Amino acid sequence: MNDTNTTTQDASTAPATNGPPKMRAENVDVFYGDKQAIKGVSIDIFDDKVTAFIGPSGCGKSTFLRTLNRMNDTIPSARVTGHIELDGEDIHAAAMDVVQLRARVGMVFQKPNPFPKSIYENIAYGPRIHGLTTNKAEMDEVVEQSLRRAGLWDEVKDRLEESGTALSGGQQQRLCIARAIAVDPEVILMDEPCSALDPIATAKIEELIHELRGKYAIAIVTHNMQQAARVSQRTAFFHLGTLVEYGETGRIFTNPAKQRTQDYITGRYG
Ligand SMILES: Nc1ncnc2c1ncn2[C@@H]1O[C@H](COP(=O)(O)OP(=O)(O)OP(=O)(O)O)[C@@H](O)[C@H]1O
Repeated sequence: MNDTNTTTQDASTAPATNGPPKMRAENVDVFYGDKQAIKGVSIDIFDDKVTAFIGPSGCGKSTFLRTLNRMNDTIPSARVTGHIELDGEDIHAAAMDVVQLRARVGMVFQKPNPFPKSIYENIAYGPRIHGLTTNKAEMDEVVEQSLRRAGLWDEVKDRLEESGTALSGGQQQRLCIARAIAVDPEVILMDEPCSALDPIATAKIEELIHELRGKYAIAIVTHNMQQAARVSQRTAFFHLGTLVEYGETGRIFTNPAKQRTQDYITGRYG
């Protein structure tokens, strides 16, 4: 085992064996003012995999996740350099419409954040502003399908006009996942989606992540190593703003190549 500052990545991340990556980040740095939070991170995200970002508090997992749909653009002090592609397209290109990008690369946050509107409207809002439907019947179909995919339909089908904020925390988080799904995304980013939920609601979200795998590329930030081991096929370990090691989840947890990964997964820090 070594602990050099280069990232260890499994050979299987190479495009030749897995097809082209859905997203590719190359040499990404993020600064908040003068402070550098992400240092030279390169990573490929694949269509048919759930990728977990793990690492101790403050190592930059959320900051890096937010680079993938340019959410850091909303933070005035944040500056991102490097190259990020979605299906080979530069997400920072002048021609890239950022509203469109955030529909293609949807996001679910730590705290469920439904709009203070009806359950129906929470889902219908995105498809409406993106012009994805032309009439009420089509919109009804999108709302139903999105709620079904998020495993919420049976619980809410008789109260679609009630406020989204009246649902339980776990239901609200599934509503937020349904909202992301409604605009037909290609990638879903999840930033500690279970940290505000109880174990039963957490289990439901984990089950849902399994069901969504293959339909969307998913990247999830989690503090919880058991969760990373349960839901992901690939794991990226971050430390102090760098990507230390990235590879197949089973290997990262049983046979890490780097001493720092070993120390983290055995609970020596974090
Ligand atoms: N909006 C911001 N302005 C300034 N600094 C920030 C901002 N957001 C994050 N940081 C800093 O960037 C570094 C990385 O933070 P980030 O939240 O990405 O880490 P994290 O690994 O997701 O942490 P946690 O697991 O605690 O959520 C930290 O030092 C943090 O204080």
